[in-house]
Amino acid sequence: MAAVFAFDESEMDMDFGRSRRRSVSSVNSREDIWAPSPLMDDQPFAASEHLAGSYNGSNSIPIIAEVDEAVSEITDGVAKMGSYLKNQQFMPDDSLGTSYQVDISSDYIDSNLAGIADGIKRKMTTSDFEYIKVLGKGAYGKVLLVREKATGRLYAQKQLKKASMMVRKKLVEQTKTERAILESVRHPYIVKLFYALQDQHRLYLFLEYAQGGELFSHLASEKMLSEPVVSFYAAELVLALTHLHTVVGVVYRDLKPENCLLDSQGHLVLTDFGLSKVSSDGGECKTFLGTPEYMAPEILLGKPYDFAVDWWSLGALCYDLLTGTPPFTGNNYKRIVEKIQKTKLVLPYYITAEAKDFLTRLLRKEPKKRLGGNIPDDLSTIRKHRFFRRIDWAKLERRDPSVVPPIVPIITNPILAENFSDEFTSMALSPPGSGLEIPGADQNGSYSKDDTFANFTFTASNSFIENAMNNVGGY
Ligand SMILES: Nc1ncnc2c1ncn2[C@@H]1O[C@H](COP(=O)(O)OP(=O)(O)OP(=O)(O)O)[C@@H](O)[C@H]1O
Repeated sequence: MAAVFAFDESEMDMDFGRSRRRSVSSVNSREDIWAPSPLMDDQPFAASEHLAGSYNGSNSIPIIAEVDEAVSEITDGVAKMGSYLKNQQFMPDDSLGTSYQVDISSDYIDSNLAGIADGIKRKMTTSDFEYIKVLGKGAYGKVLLVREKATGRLYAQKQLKKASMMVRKKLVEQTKTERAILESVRHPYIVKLFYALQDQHRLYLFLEYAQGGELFSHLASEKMLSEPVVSFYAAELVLALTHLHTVVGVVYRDLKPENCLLDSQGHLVLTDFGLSKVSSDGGECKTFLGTPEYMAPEILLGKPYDFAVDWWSLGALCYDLLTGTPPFTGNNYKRIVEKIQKTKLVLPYYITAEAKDFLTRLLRKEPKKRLGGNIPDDLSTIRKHRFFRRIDWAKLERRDPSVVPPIVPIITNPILAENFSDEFTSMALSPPGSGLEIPGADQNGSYSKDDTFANFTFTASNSFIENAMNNVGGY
């Protein structure tokens, strides 16, 4: 095995009964994961990241982001949405090519000046936070539960190693783009970014702490979920995806149970916008860590794709939640890909006619025939589907307190992180050098002279953080 991934073997998949699935973009090249197939010959590998988009809206934060070459062939669907965005003046300026730019609006504080609302101007640094527990691990680093010393507020701090990212230049741009997407997205069912800091070795994203843990864990312990439960989380995902597609202009592309967290009340929090999804590009990797189980056939075929891929993934995710397994499985990547491309969908007898119809429409191999393949037209059809007959969309959309989620996490004390795997929460926060050190070398906030990560730093306004912490909007 000649693995050249930018993370340790020890950081790879762990066994939770259901094993976690890494995204396909964790793979170095198409050859790493595909045995030759006549169907796939000469097809470009399109496991690229999200289409760049822009967001404007009331907070006026346009993002001009790089569109990965591998998905530069934008299909009809995106073009259609593009014109929609253009009409709304949301369209990025294509002429800027690979540049990256975020305009900070009045809702955000320029640079990393925290406490400005209180008249105190100072730089936030990692030493403003204390480390409490490890919550989990991703491809490029760890996620820690941290507490802001001055306020006692809790955050999930995602750490990304700069060295891992520097191995591949494109990854740096992508990381910045992803950070910008997180910064601009404001939606009740999408994770919120509060701070982005850096020191010499790492980037740090301070995210909303999803106290309820992973939907993945609930699925793993229950094996499968009932239709009302699945339709509830699917509805919140419909709202999140609709926002990403129609307001932000982003194809999420990586929908799977592992990326669906729950907040303290049990509402869904869509997380992981691909920051830790791409491997270093050493070119020698023969190890496949990802799995395509939720990926649309057009992505796996290397075809240009659009927002419809997310609706396929929603279908695959709902199928998984309802039955305990994704719709197309196999012992290896090639087998799964073949099944996704060629095998007819088989629906178990015990799911309702409404669920069967919903899944069949989402899991159509031809994107144009897929429910969600024609947005924005399909969005109302999705909402009106009988699978969602119990959903009050207006209430769900405004996160009405009368809507009680079907899984209410048990939380006796948020700092105990009871809804996270012991595997992580019992880990000691080790001394420097052990790989899990508390950042200390650069606590004064000084960065390396290299300006690769210039403009990464970000601080949300105090009012936004406060509202979000109290669940009183700010979207
Ligand atoms: N905002 C958050 N709140 C609480 N826990 C989180 C949060 N974000 C991530 N985690 C925890 O940390 C784990 C790692 O998250 P991360 O987003 O880095 O990567 P991943 O999606 O699990 O892995 P990969 O990116 O390699 O697929 C998650 O599975 C989750 O348990």
